[in-house]
Order: sequence, then structure tokens, then C-alpha cells
Amino acid sequence: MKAKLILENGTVFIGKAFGHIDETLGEVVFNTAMTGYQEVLTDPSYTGQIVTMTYPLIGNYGINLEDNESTAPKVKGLIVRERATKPSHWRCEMDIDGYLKHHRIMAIEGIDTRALTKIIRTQGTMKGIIITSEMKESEVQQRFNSFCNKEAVKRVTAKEIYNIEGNGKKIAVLDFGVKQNIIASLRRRNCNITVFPAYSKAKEILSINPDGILLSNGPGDPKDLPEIIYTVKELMKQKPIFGICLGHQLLSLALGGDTEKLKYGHRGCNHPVKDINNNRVYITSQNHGYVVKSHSLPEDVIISHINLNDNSIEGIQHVKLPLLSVQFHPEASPGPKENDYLFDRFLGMVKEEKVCQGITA
Ligand SMILES: NC(=O)CC[C@H](N)C(=O)O
Repeated sequence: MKAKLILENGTVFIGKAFGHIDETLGEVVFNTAMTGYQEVLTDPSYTGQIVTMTYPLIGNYGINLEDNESTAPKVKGLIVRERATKPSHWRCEMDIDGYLKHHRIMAIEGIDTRALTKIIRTQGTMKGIIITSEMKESEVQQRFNSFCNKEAVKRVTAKEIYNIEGNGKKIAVLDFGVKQNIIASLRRRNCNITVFPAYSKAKEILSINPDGILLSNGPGDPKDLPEIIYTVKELMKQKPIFGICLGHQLLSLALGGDTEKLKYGHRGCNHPVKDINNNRVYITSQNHGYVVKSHSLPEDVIISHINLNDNSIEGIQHVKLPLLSVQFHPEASPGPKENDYLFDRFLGMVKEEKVCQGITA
């Protein structure tokens, strides 16, 4: 069935609908990963967003149910150049069309994703709507005006506290939309994990007396979460903390820093980041639209990682307190696994090893 993608700036792309055929509205972003579409679809940080994959063929190895980053796709929609209709892989359990249909996610194929990406890159991230029937311009505008993603964390966080047994360090995970591979990375290190819903109070989290706290990734603007920033402020004086992506932004805000929206975000699997601690460059997996503002952090916070494409802040550490956070995804999924060492650095910090080296913020 013929479908249209209409952008907020008025550009119209014509393609063909697949997945769940309906109408969908979201913030249009692009991801440059060549593989890993399944992990992208199920990463809760994409809640409210329609993702364009810049790699031209998507779905060629199908979908397996083991590699998902959460129980269902979280994207608002998917845009591809070409959808593979005959996937081939020994772990393939279904094709992407069937998977999206099952979870009622709309997608569009046959789009010039290069042209679309160039628009986003030059004009910035904007809203978009995918429709299959005619819609008046005023109605499209109304849809755009109605879009709001402020409740995204509430939608994807755990509804209740749960525990995953382990005989290692006791780690409290604040779930803002946690990716499964963050949990798996802690499990591989035998941690005893307790996952808390995003709006849990500091007192509740501290009542289990964790050895360390992990602030997870998650969707939306960190500044929409003032209650959580307040909780982080209380926690950071008492326990070692590791923040990932949204968790890094929330920790930075709690420390007195500031965040801002990037023009078109960083989403992909090959972003070079320098770790100031060991002076090495790592290839990182990224998915964020906001970033910690340069020169906004207080003097006792140092920058531990920088992005070599645009020099933006990719990680921070506190000089006195055991606090560390990164903007990228050390758990990968999708992407290179070489940043996994950061989980060890965090657990080292929990064991009171010193990790403070960096440049003044
Ligand atoms: N992956 C994440 O945690 C994303 C953080 C935040 N929602 C952003 O877009 O910047």
C-alpha cells in the first residue's frame, strides 16, 4: 500500500507501507549502523521517535527473539530504503514485516533515505508523520502540534522493583528504559541486581544498601525529569554511581551542569571517543539527541571522554566522589564491544579503586 512520509518542514516522501498499517507520528531521527536494526527497534531510548536506517537494506538477517533490548519494539516507526523480504540467518525466527505487524509498529520502505538524512543533517531533527490516506495540511499541522514525548520514561520504566540474584556486588539499577545488555553486562560480572522503577525515592533505593547504583539509558529530554534529578542529587553523596546516556545526563544535571539538544543527534555504531584516562580512542555505539553542555560543569568534575567528531562531552568523573558516567553505550548492542571495560571500571570504583583522571570541565 502506498504511504507518505510528511516532515514538519513540508517535505513529502512517497513510499510503501509495511509492518502495521495505520498512521504514525514522531520525531524523525537517523541511525547509521549497518547492522543491529533489531536492537535499535527494541531500545527504549527511541520511544517517541521514527527511526531512519541509513544503511540501504534492512531486514536481511530477519529477527530472532534473543537479541532484543526490551520485550517489544519501542520506536514510533521505521523508515528504510529497501526491506529484505527473504531473510536468511540460522537464528532467524521471523521477518521484520511480521515482527512489526505483530507489535503494531508502522514502517515505510522505498524512501530515499540519503535525501531524508541530508535534510535532517542540515535542518535538524524534526517531527514527521507516516500516513496511507490523504490528510489536509491543517490536520497534519494539528497532529504535529499534539506531539509530546515528556512521559516517555514513565511509559518504559519497570512497573515494580525486581531482583536478579548474583553472588557479587549489590547493584541498584534505576530503570529509565534500561537496555537488556546493561543488565546482562552486570550479570556477567555476577552482580546481585535490583531494578527500581524510575520514580523510586532515594530512601527506597538506599534501603537495600546497594554497593553501587547504575543510572540507565532512557528516552526524552533529561530536563523533563526534575524529580529524578533531585533523587540523583541525594544518591550521589552516598553511593558510587555509574550513569549511561540518559543516566549520564541526569548525573551531570544533578552535579550542577547543563544539557542542550544536538542539532541531529548521534545515532550509530562507529563514533570515535577518546578516553582521557588511558589516552586511547574507542569506537562507540551511540544513541542520543541531547548532550552535556561544555563549560557547564563545576570544578570538581572532570571530563573523562570526548567525542572526536564534534568534541562534545562523552564522559565525566568526579574528582572526590565515586561518580562516573558516559554518554555512549558501553554495553553496545548494537555496536562494538570494546567499551565493556567501563563496567569493570565502575565495579573497581565500587571496590574503592581510584579512577580520577581527565581534563578540567
Ligand atoms: N540512549 C539514551 O539514553 C538517550 C538519552 C536521551 N534521551 C537523549 O536522546 O539524549
